[in-house]
Amino acid sequence: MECADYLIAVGGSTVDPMRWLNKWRKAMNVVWTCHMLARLTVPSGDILRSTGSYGTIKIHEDEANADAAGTSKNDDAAAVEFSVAADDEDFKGLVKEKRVECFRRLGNAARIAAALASGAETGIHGDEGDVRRRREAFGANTYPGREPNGFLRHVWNSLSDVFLVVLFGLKDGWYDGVSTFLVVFLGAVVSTVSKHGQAKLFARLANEPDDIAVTVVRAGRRQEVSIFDVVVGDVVVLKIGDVVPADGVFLEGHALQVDESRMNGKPHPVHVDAEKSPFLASGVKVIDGYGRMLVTAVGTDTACGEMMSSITREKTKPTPLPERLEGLASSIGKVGIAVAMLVFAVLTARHFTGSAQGKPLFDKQHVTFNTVFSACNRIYQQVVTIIMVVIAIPEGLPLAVRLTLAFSMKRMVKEHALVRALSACETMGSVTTICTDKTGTLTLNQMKVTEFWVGTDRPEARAAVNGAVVSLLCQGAGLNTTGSVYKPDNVSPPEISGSPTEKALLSWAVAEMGMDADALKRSWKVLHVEAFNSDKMRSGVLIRAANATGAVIAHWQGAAEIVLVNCSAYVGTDGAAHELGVDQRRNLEKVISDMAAASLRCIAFAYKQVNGEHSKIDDEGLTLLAFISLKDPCRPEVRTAIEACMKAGVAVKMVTGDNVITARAIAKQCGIISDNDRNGIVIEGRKFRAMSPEHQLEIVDRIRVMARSLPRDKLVLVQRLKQKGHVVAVTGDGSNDAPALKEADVGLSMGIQGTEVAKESSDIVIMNNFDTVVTATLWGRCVFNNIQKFIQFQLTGNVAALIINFVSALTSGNMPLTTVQLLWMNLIMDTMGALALATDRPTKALMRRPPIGGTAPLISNAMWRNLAAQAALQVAGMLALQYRGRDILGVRDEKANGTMIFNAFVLCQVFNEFNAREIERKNVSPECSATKCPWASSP
Ligand SMILES: Nc1ncnc2c1ncn2[C@@H]1O[C@H](COP(=O)(O)OP(=O)(O)OP(=O)(O)O)[C@@H](O)[C@H]1O
Ligand SMILES: [Ca+2]
Repeated sequence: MECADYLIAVGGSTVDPMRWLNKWRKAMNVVWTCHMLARLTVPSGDILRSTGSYGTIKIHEDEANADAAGTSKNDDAAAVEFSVAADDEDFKGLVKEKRVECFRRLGNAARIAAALASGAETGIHGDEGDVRRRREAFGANTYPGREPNGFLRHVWNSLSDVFLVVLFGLKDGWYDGVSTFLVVFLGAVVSTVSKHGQAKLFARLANEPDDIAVTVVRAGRRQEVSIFDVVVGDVVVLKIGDVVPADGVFLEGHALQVDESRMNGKPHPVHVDAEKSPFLASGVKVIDGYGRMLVTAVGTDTACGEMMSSITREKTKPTPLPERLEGLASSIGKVGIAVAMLVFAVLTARHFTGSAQGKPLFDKQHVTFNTVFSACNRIYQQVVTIIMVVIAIPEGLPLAVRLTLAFSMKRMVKEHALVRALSACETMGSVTTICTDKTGTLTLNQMKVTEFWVGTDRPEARAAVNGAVVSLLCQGAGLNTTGSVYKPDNVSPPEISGSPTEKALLSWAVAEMGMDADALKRSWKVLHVEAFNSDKMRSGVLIRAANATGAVIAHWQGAAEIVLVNCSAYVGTDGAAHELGVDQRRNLEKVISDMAAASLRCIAFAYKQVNGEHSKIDDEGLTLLAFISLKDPCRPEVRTAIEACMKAGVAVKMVTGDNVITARAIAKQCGIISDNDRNGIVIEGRKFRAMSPEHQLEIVDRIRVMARSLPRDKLVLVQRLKQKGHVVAVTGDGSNDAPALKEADVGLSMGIQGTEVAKESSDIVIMNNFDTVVTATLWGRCVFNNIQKFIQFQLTGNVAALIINFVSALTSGNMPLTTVQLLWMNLIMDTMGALALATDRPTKALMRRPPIGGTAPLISNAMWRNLAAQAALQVAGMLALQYRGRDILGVRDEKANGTMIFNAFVLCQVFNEFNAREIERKNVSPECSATKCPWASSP
């Protein structure tokens, strides 16, 4: 509205309806300013941070299926009788409340199993009807989840903004009001739909990693079922790294220890046994030993279920981007206030000195309240316009960040990277170092026995080895293990389960050594077990013969050089024991290192005849039985993926529990070390551990491979790297990787073969292969890049608008771009513009430049350059139209000229958007975008 009309309106007759309109207008200005000022003081990061809170637990379809199946319930209802009433409160709280008296009353775990129509050895029958009846009686192993915010809620959130803006728009009449409403409505729709879509996406993602495979025994056979299919009465097999899937009691096992810290905060591991503490609560982690448990409660009846249905599992790692955007927003705000104050001062001075538009705004002879007031109001309006232009920049950022994060996350999921923590999408882009373990991540974790050595001989077949040695080997392989061999009948091949290493050893023992697992179990009783873990790198067992001799033997198996240290003798193929002198030891070490150099993993078997039963498994003065080498091929895609990482300036380090020679051989195969890398070092965990923290810091950058590392070494390595300012990603699959995965900026676990503990400690679960780590990096970089594009786009447009209005306000007292026009433009920029830039795909160039790290400025030099050049051009153009519009276009009308300027300015923003797509390059047509395996073909 023109200044002259305004003055007439304010100074006109007392009954003029315009007066009312003016009052209305003033009120709205106040409301709007307050709204904007509130925005200024509330950092936009708060809005950003709250975007990920949708972690919930899934309601499994089975519940619905169970209901549907309820009609046929009566057909075979009599098939299983439970002697425990399903609604027995005492029984329900057995594990949850650790009811020892109830446990005693019911007898022992085996009696409870019988009451639940299950068996300690054979488990439940497990056919469809059986499982269904159990689910009907005791419930399913699912938790109701918290629904994400509904659609209407998002609509309401967006509407509060719309409301204010529309009211402000109405001041210039219905025409402007309606058009403003349309724009705002459009903006609200885009924002609502995107928010709702993301909420649904996050909810789905938060649920997906919950589906865990659990090993149960049903009808005597070990099998894997989904955690949601576990029912009361199931016998669950537990080993290191597993998470207890439901509440239950201990059936049998050895040295079983669990970590209950997640449930009750107790930091110490808890020993589980049949007498003193037989209870296993769902959600606790197995940290040592192995065993079997009987499930007594599932789903919401469990301790964990109760907790789960009341809380969300959101991971609240602070993310760097929103924090930095907050910084940007507040600096922009400061600039805005400074400019606004300057405008205020200059305009006030002009009005009082009377130089505005050649005539004084208020006549000194006729100073009335109205004239003063209208002058003030005008100054105020212009100041508000300035502030608005400035504030509009950070206003658009939250939506842009949300959009681009959700977009990248969706793409990552499509490329088989399940994102568990939203922040990981973004952090992945700044990663400077990746620490990866070897087995299962770089290699396939499909082990196969390739060599078999007895002493320094390599026998061709079993026949060439003395029978006593063979039977000792079978004892070691078959009893010193958490795996099992199940023979359905005499014709079909045995089903072998266990960790990949154990599976390979058991298959080999059955096929090559003629091991009969059932006969072994009958003729030997296991007295003590020391289960394998990554700290000790070996496992031991103490067994006693069931026959009259009652012989007691200790068996050890594990990393070859570690077992060899405790040996004082070795057997030859003829079965005779030889003393292990210095020379012989050297020869045996040579056998190990030769195998390792061929990138094989070497396992040693040793035993000792023991006199009488001991409470500990003797591990001194062992006799070496054999070496067995396992081949674990490299994943085929690893080499190109690692090359791509290096090209992208991301260092890759291998940290493994394996032998240093094997590790070096595999690292060479994967391209982690090369012949011309003079700077890199291969170090053993033992040496690294012995160094002072300062020394560790000194060499940490040069480490390429760390072998024979303990879980703690992996953790310390990550800590040191972080201290050096690296942004560290860790990839791993085993429970030995869990501490490092947690410590890392981004933890990536291998989905298919990884342990539950590893998955739980990670931010991203890789569902296929190592390639995906590179893809995740690419999409992570894309997030930052797209935000930068959006910032450049927004800043350019708004800085130009600011300068145009500022200059003309100072020179002529007029602002060519009005508040409503700018509002329009910013709404389009914030929604449509943001949508376009936020969903821009990454280009190959992203993987050819070094990582940005966590420290690079949000606005790069290239962005300043683009901004300055473009804004200068726009300002020059608009000011030319403003002052020379009549000459250039022949427009006579002042108002028409204003519209021309606005149109021209909008057109400039279209070019601005295109320019923003390529920040670094001068050619704005984007390079071909990278979608699938972009690194494979990059020059
Ligand atoms: N079940 C097992 N029984 C006996 N020894 C084993 C068993 N599994 C692994 N080992 C030995 O212990 C060593 C360490 O194993 P660990 O699981 O800690 O690491 P890894 O799987 O070899 O390596 P990474 O850390 O790269 O996954 C192995 O190199 C192997 O020699
Ligand atoms: Ca591993």
